[in-house]
Amino acid sequence: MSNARKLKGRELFEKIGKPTKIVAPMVDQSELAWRILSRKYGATLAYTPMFHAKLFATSPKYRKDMWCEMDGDPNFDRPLVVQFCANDPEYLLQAAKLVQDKCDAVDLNLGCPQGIAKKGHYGSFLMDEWDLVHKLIKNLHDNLDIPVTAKIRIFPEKEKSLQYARTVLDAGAQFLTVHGRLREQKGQQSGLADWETIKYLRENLPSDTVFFSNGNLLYPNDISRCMNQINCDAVMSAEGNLYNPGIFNADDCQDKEKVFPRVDVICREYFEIVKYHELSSASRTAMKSHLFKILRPFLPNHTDIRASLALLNAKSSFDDYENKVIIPVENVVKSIFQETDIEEKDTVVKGDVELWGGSYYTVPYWRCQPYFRPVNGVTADKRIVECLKRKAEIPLENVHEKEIKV
Ligand SMILES: Cc1cc2nc3c(=O)[nH]c(=O)nc-3n(C[C@H](O)[C@H](O)[C@H](O)COP(=O)(O)O)c2cc1C
Repeated sequence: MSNARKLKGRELFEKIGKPTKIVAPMVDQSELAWRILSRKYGATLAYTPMFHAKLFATSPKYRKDMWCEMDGDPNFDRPLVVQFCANDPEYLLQAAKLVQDKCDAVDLNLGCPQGIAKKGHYGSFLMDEWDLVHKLIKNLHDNLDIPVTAKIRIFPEKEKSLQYARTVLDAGAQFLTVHGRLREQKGQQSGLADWETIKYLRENLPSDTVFFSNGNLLYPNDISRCMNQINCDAVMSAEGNLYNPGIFNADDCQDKEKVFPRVDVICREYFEIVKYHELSSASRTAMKSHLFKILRPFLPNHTDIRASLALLNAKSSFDDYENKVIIPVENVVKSIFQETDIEEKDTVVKGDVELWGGSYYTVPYWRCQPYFRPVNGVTADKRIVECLKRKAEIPLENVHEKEIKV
């Protein structure tokens, strides 16, 4: 197909329904079953996990583990962007051609900061090789039937981040996702995403750029806060979505069943989706990890179920998952809801507006909710305050106690 007939970013964005809420690419976590569940709860676009382009192009076994004929099905898995990591333009093109009929665009991962990406020479480790980045994208832009897109991290310098984003767009990327963290911000050092730099890029790139913002979404109403602040076309969520698929239900912020759904309901719905899409071995493999995340607030209160889940693995039968985890969770929550004071207990309390512009919520442990990852032993809420303190150059001890409580 010639480039003249290929959809440009804005046309593609409109064709797929102008999605504003995107499930991020997540290795072993944004597979078919999870995308189906997330769409049910309000996601309007989803990315596959990152696939290794060379392995995808050359190893039938790898491909079978990652991708099945149900992936990208027009009836239940679109719109869909398939993401690859790569450092060789030809392997990337070969891999992309294998999926171009089953998705709406192919994305290049330029953000992965893990050791494996350093060793494999891909992801954020291409941030120092702009020529190669350009070639990888351009080759897809010139030779693939469908558009190419890219997901980047930022540099410490705003101006350099802007030049980098321009390189990516000049090469032919039709959507640009900006994850507002540096390459060094990973694991314990993740810290906060920098919305200011994301906004700077948005303001200084051509106004018709289809631009997605990624990072710092904890609650559904952070979505509108982010869209208003950055003026992006859409927001992308990874961890927020994993711990609470209800995060995308931003239009129903008043309905706690949608915004903070019950863990028993989500576990059952998700489990039935995995069972129904048995062909997807990626979905099967990811199930244990998803259940641990959905149940994160719940399991410390029911350690017997935690122990049972810990003993299961990808080869355990569906019956085992159902009898040892899904049904016991349902039974516990059912008995909680038979308590006489349940109405009082089952309330979600919104905290005051914090320094960072949003509020924390107190959510009962039987409902899905965000997880605040500790950084060097400090939880995210305190981290936010510390970060703001540094910016404002006022001593931490002056921070009011209420401001650092979840
Ligand atoms: C479990 C997990 C797997 C991830 N895998 C990928 C991936 O395959 N490709 C990618 O570009 N980013 C990946 N990321 C990064 C996310 O897409 C996202 O950029 C990052 O988590 C920041 O978003 P968040 O603040 O909403 O979590 C992953 C993140 C998580 C938590």
